[in-house]
Amino acid sequence: MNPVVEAVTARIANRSKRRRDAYLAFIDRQRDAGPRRSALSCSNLAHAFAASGEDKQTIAGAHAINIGVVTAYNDMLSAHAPYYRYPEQIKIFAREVGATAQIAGGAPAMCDGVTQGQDGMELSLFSRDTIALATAVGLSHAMFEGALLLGICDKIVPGLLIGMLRFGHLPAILVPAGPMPSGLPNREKARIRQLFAEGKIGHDKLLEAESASYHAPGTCTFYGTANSNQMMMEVMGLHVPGAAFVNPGTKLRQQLTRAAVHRITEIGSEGQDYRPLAHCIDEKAIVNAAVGLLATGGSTNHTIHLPAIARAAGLEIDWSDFEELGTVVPLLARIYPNGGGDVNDFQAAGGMAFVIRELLEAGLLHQDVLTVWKNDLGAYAKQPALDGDELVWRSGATISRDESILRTAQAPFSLDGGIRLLTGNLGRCVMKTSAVAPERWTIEAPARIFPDQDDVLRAFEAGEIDRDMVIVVRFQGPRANGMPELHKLMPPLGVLQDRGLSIGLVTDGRMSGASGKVPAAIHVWPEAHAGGPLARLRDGDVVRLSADNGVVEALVSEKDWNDREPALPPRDEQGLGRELFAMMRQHADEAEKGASAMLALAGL
Ligand SMILES: O=C(O)[C@H](O)[C@@H](O)[C@H](O)[C@H](O)COP(=O)(O)O
Ligand code: SF4
Repeated sequence: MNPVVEAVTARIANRSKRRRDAYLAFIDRQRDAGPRRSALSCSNLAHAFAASGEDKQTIAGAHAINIGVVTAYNDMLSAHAPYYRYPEQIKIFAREVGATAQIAGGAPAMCDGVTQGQDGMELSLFSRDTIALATAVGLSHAMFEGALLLGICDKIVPGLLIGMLRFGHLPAILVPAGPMPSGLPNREKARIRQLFAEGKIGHDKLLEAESASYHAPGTCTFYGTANSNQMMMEVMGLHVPGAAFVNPGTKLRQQLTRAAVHRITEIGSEGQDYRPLAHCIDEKAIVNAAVGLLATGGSTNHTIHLPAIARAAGLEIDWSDFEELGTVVPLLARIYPNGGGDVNDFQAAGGMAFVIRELLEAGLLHQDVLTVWKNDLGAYAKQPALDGDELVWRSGATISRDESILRTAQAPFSLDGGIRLLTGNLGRCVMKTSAVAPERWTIEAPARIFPDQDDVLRAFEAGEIDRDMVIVVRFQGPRANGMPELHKLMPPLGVLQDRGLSIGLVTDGRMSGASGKVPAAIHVWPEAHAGGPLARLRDGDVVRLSADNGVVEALVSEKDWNDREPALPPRDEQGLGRELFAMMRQHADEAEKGASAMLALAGL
């Protein structure tokens, strides 16, 4: 085992000991004496199975596991559209092994692609905690001895896990649906976007390209937060092995779903192989998730979500842990925006089986984690396939089938992972380096301050930012406006960068997992709205952001700095339901802890 991975794991375990012990004691109490189906009254039970038809007797008899399904189905998200028929399939697969399944509840799912650049994006981060709350509402019926979680996209998997961890005495398996087939290549999409940003093509041509890229049911094929979720579920052992990137509507996909249904019936507290989620997600699984993120150039959003997931399990991970792991975890995968290929190309090149085998052999992943499958993480270094109708697992590719996408730990794309911690007089933040050319890892230029991304786009169109510059977009933190992604800035800032300008971005907001090539210091905290230093910054201040040296600073004298009055926050926006989320804004804690009012007020 790599000594740095060991040390970070031990540090997390030590830092978390009091909280983790309290969590595990809570879980034992829930298992031994918590609410359960057998403690429900006759009327509770009658209500619970009134509509269960052929399953009524089995549920009433309580001799077999009743599986609670929490589904985030909607057909707004291409990624979640395939879940439409999953409930009926899951019930059938459950009956095959004498069990039953009920839809415990639904969870909302926002498509960040639909809200990107729109006001609705201000609800995106808080939708994660809303999903956690919805998960708890569904499972609070106390009718279930195990759970299947149907969710794929950005905030949905983190939200489902956070909610499920509060029922961590139960086993749970994440059930993905897979990526859409590849359409217009992502780089061609990005090129056409930049042409539109430069006014060289019209709206019709742009819409044609976008529709050719996002064209079918299934997860979008760039390596953003949704596909980073799938990667994390594999390295945490929370999927049926290899389920992450098998396309929807295939026989293999259906057999993987069937395997998840059958498996959940085997790992409950009544079975011989009890694998409660609380024991699956320990410090080793959390470190595995961070290692997987660094090794694949995953979404920066997980520097916010993974701390929140960890907290729900009594664990504390911070950005210094990511930073230190990053010094020994090599970059093994280049998937758009970090490279040219997409997740379908990644899967064809060897996929997660290849990555996990490489990282296990390099001693960078903990193999001895309690997975939801039949043994340890070694099972996830194999790729699922069909032998006739039977699901089998074959050893993954021993060499990459495409070295432009996948490389070995001995000959990686870069020796360290793609996420850096930056600190300085502007606060603490992260920068994703895997999609940024190394010569652009340090930017030092005069700042131009904006209160939101639309003003940046207007300044770009007016030709006001056509020079070396650090764009600062502040009052974008969780307490300001829900910490939206500012991904719409990528095409114009990419145009300026391609003109040879030195361009950087500093914000207390987020970027999309699909954001790429412009150096961006993001998630800055303390945020401007909470009196953070960004509020003191002025147009023209020289700002330095450097992934090389790990700094984000304003080159302003301490006296000048301290003499300044902080800028006032823009007013709270109403509409699109944003006013309903005031409670989350008012109590959200910092990005490095997960930006969660729900967890903060729960004392987690
Ligand atoms: O974190 C993410 O991965 C993003 O939120 C992603 O889910 C979102 O959909 C992007 O906006 C897609 O990229 P485009 O907006 O470039 O299509
Ligand atoms: S990956 Fe992003 S854009 Fe695609 S369906 Fe999921 S949330 Fe929407």
